[in-house]
Formats: sequence, structure tokens, C-alpha cells
Amino acid sequence: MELQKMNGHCKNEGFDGLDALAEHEEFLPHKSGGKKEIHFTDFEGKTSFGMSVFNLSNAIMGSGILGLAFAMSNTGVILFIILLVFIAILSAYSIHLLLKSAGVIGIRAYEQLGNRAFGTKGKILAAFVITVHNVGAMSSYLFIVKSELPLVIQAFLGKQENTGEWFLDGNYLVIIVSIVIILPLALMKQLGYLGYTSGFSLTCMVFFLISVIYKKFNITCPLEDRHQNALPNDTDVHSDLNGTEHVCEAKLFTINSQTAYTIPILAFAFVCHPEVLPIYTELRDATKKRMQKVANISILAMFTMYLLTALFGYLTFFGAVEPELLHTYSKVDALDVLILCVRLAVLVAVTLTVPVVLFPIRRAVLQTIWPDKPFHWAKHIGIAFGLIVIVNILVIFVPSIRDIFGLIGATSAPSLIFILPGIFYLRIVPSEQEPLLSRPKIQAACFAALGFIFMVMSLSFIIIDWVTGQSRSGGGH
Ligand SMILES: NC(=O)C[C@H](N)C(=O)O
Repeated sequence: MELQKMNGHCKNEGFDGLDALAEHEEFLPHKSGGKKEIHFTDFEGKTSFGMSVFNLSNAIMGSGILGLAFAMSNTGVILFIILLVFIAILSAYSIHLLLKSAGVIGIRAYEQLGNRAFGTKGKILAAFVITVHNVGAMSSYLFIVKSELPLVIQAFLGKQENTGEWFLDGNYLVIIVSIVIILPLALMKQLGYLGYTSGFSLTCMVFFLISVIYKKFNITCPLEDRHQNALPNDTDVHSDLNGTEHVCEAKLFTINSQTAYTIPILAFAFVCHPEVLPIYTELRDATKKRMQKVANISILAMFTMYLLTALFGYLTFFGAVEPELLHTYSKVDALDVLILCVRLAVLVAVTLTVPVVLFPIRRAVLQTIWPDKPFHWAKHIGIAFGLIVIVNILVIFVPSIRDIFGLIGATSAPSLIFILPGIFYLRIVPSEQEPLLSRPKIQAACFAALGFIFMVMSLSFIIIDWVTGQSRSGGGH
């Protein structure tokens, strides 16, 4: 999932130190003007091409996959595919901008690009956006705990329904999991082996995808208790009145009040950009071209997984699919063993990911507020504790994971994918190399502007949706 985790080993084995060096930027021989793309930095990467693809795929894959079927139900199959292709291509282009900017001076972290482009302000801006994004990602992971753990406990107790005891209440369970598992892990000085478990979450999501495909042929639509439990999306409410068969029809194009969440959900699902430069640094024989290939293959692979999950998830539940796909299966059979296994796997994966996502936030906070200060336990513990409390409060009060995907996907995700790479590129690539009116720079400027338009549009639509109050028909919990 959100894989700062991939570079766990970078972080653990002195990456912080290297980062501190990068602060001063002097550790790199400036290779400006050199035509040949030799080593990206003086740091010899050791990770193979295949492993880098795996790491970057892990960085892309996360809770976002659970929201895609919902997105498809609000756009229709064709429009969804068009948007998915569009965001995937733009995401790859954004990586091209990051790599090219980084190549100019050999930077190895997203924040450092900000520093290079706009000085301390740029660094703080990048750190801030990454912090907001990771807090959002942590919230989405804990939200999955809130919605799935009660179902797992319920299944172990053999209950078909939630009978309301405290141990079946997601809010209590989130707090317990945070105190018992996440906090101790977050207090470790280094992530250690946890940084290496990244492959586990990707495996879980492959397992999830296979189950989604299998279940499509196993579950008949309409669901029997659909009316009590899973409200269809609002357009379907109307067609539902004319007969249930409309609910079980795949729409090719559709637009409703929930369509506003589509681009944010897709943008969220493709964010991996803060991880690109560390992976680049670690890549063996690192050249920009080689790293772009790593990025393109990873994006293509995750694109395929996303498309299949969305398609089969949607074709299972049609209009009744919820913002968090896995949760929708509880409407069929709460005791289903396959789904129980998927739930457990996804739960373990997301729970272990939370501390991994927390580490970079803490690092960003520490570097921004107390740069150049040595390690201090009180700060280390205090920040972790504070972050976990904030995320818990968010998760308890947020009614649906859709709101997390929507807000984060409409603000920090377009900033990380479009706006920041675009403007960093404009500032970092010297005008002797590319004048401001050259095609690449104009493209980069349009790209940043596009991100800004996405952001304003998505935010406005989401706020309108909240204000008009129709949103709850989207299947919040
Ligand atoms: N890396 C992230 O920020 C989110 C990730 N793309 C996800 O789908 O969860």
C-alpha cells in the first residue's frame, strides 16, 4: 500500500542521513550540461529493474483500489475506462517531469525538489502536501479497519448480523487496534523488517482481485436485502422504482451527483510520486530512461488490476456497490469463508501499512520544525501519538471512506501528481536548457494548470454534494 514502505530499507539504513546530506545538495557532483545520462547520483543503487517495478507497483497500490467499483458505478463502464486511461497516462507524464527535474542536479527526494525550486518555502510546501496526503492515506486504511474488523469478528462469532455489542463497534475497534498494534510499531526507532513487508499488501490485493472476479460469477443480482442495507446510488433509486432489472444492468455512460468523486478517487489511486525518487536512487544502473520504463510498467500493471477490480466489482453489484467495495460483500453473506479470508488479509495489510505511512510524516514534521536536531525520543513519541490521535478522530467522525478519497483525492493528490511536479519542473530545468516558451515547459505549465482545474472543480462539486445532502445515498456507513 502507500509505500514509503518500499524504501523502508532506504529509510532504515541511513536514508535519513543521506537526506540530510541532500539538504545541502553539495554531496552530488553537479553534472549540468553533461549530455550523457550517467549515474543519477553518487549513490550506487543496487535494486534490480524487476524489484524496482515491484516496489513502485506497491507504492501505487493501496486502499484506492477499494473505491474504484463505486467510481465506475457513477460514470458507467466506458467513461470510467476513458478517465482511468487518462489519469494513468498523466501520472506517467508526471513521473517524467519529476525524473527530469531531479536529473538536473541529482535530487533524491520530493521535498528536495521543492527546496531546489523555491527554497525553504518550496520544501515546506512539499512536506506539507505529503503530510496531508499521508494523513489521508492513514485515515483511509484505518477506515477499512473500522468497516471490516467488526465483520470479521462477527463471522468468527458465527453471527449473521451485527448485534450491537461494543466489540462489534468499529469505532472502539479502531481505537483498540491503534493502541495495541499501530502505536507500538510507530514508536520503533526504525521500521526494520516492516519496511520489507511491502510485497505482502500487493499479494493481498491480487488475492482480493481474484476473489472479486470469482464472486462475480457467484453472486446473483439483485441482492435480496438490498433495500435495507445497501442503498443504490441515487440515479438507480429512480430506475429501481420501475423494476429491479434496471439496477442489475451495466451502464456504459452515466452521470449523477456522485460522479464528482470519480477523478479524486482515480487520482488518489495512482499517487506514488513521493516514492519515485527514492526508488530511482536505489535503482541499479539508474538512468532516467530506465526509471521511466520502471514507472510505465508499474503503472500499466496497476492500471490492469484497477480496471479488472472495478469492472468485476461493478458487474457484481451494479448500482448497489458501496464506496468501499469489500464492505459490499457483507450484504450477501456475512459468514462467507472466502470473503472472510480476503477481509483478514486486507485488514492485516492495511494495519501494518499505517505505521509505515506514519514514518515519513514524522520525518517531514521533524525536518520542518527542528531541522538538524539529533534524534529525540520525546519528539519521536509525541508526534506519533499526536498523529494517531488525529487520524482516529478523523476516522471516527468521517461517515464514509468516500469522503476521505474525495477530499484527499481532490486536494493533495492533484497537488502531488500535477501541480507540484509541473511548477518544480518550470523552475528547476534551467532556461538555457529549455526556454520558458519551449514546448516541454509550456506542456508542464498546462499540466500544472490542469491539476489546478481538477482540484477546484472536484472540490466545488464535492462541497455542493455535501451541502445539498444527497451524498448519503452513496452508501455511507
Ligand atoms: N500512495 C497513495 O497515496 C495512495 C495509494 N495510491 C492508494 O491507492 O492507496
